[in-house]
Amino acid sequence: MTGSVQNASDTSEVNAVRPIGVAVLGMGNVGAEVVRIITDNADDLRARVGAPVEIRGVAVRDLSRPRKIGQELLTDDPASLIARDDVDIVVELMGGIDPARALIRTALESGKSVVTANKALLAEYTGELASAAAEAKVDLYFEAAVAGAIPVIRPLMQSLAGDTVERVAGIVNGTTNFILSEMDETGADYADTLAEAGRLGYAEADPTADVEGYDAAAKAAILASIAFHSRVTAADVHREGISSVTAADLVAAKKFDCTIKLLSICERVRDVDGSQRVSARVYPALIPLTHPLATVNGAFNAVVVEAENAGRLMFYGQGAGGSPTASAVLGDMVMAARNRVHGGRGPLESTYASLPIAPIDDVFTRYYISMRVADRPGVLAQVAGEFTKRSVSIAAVRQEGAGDDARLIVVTHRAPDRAQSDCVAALEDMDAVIKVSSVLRLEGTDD
Ligand SMILES: NC(=O)c1ccc[n+]([C@@H]2O[C@H](COP(=O)([O-])OP(=O)(O)OC[C@H]3O[C@@H](n4cnc5c(N)ncnc54)[C@H](O)[C@@H]3O)[C@@H](O)[C@H]2O)c1
Ligand SMILES: N[C@@H](CCO)C(=O)O
Ligand code: NA
Repeated sequence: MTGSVQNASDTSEVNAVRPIGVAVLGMGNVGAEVVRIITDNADDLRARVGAPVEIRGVAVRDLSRPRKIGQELLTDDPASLIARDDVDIVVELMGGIDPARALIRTALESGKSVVTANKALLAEYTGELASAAAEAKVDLYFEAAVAGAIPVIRPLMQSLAGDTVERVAGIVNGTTNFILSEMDETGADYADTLAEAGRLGYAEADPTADVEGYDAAAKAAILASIAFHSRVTAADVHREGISSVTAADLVAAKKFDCTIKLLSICERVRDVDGSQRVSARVYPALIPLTHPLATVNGAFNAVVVEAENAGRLMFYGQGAGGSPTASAVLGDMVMAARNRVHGGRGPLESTYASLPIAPIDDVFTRYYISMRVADRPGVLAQVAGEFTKRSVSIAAVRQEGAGDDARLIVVTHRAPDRAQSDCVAALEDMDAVIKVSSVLRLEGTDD
């Protein structure tokens, strides 16, 4: 036989190889698809791995529910399943911190490789889990945890391992992108669009993690850790959700040739003294309609990576959903299985740079501020004065309406976020400003 991948029908050699045993924990949206693909694609997987891939068991909560897998493979005892000698790879798809954390640790410590899509867990405990994997010389893979099917973890960890990543910015939450796209397209308000997202199955029963930016922040922590070889956890990520974005904000954004997206931004901050820090932040921001992320609509995700030598790279596709996420899980599972058959290991966690976190106050941002003001001479000068005092330069001012409905919209140039938020606080205290109705950042511009 020539070549490293055998023909699926040429099984004489691989039959002699010990099968790779897989335990799947959780059979929900993603787990059910993973089980389906392993079952349907058994011949191809065997040829690609170099050994048969066999499901040893699937841990579920409710044994009585009908499932598309033999009842004999189901168990409600995940700990006993992963302890089996014939399990080589544990695929964790139950989500949440407990008991997933302990089960994954135990699996790694007993020499099993682990594949997980659990971003909430990884954003807190990658350090602990990666150490356990390194100690036991096994693999810990998690491509599905960020942007579902879209390859972003592996490109950052492997393809760009020789480059210097400056920035990773993207739309990594499908639910919120669907909501903002719908609001933009239909003019509907936030509450109605959220309800629609629930009806279509995008938003969860409790949509807090999505709409308040926790999910996007967990993904930002994972991306920033890898991109900047530093440990970044969810608590290090500045987070603002989309629940205060209004239909009027989207209409106003259009007047500036912009749209609004919930962005996860991971940036290498280069300070004037030559030192470096990491900024990881999530917030809804205006971006120009000409920016590549502006065209990412519906439940789609996209990630733009900027690296010193590679330049700008963009990754786009389905960031959520059972089969797209299962595709990424399967990719990881095949890698882990190949390593068990042929030897070798995936890359270890790399945190050698240990860059400190730059608080949001220090990060240079641009602001878009919309306010209702008294319609009388001198107000514009007074408002502008608050920006001048704090060395924040104004890029554009637009006045709309008149009388009781007089509104000012100010867009600033780049300045430390603290100076920008101090300007907003000062505007809120001004007699001439009736109400600061909207404050958003502006991203994706060069100035
Ligand atoms: N659905 C997506 O689009 C998507 C995308 C990327 C990552 N993820 C991640 O993948 C994981 C799974 O997501 P999902 O959408 O399939 O969730 P889900 O809620 O549909 O499935 C989880 C399943 O695990 C089961 N489970 C939970 N605790 C268990 C336990 N102790 N023992 C046995 N079974 C248990 C639940 O009963 C449920 O059926 C999560 O970590 C999620 O964040 C999901
Ligand atoms: N709730 C997440 C699932 C994918 O991680 C989303 O809407 O993107
Ligand atoms: Na991915």
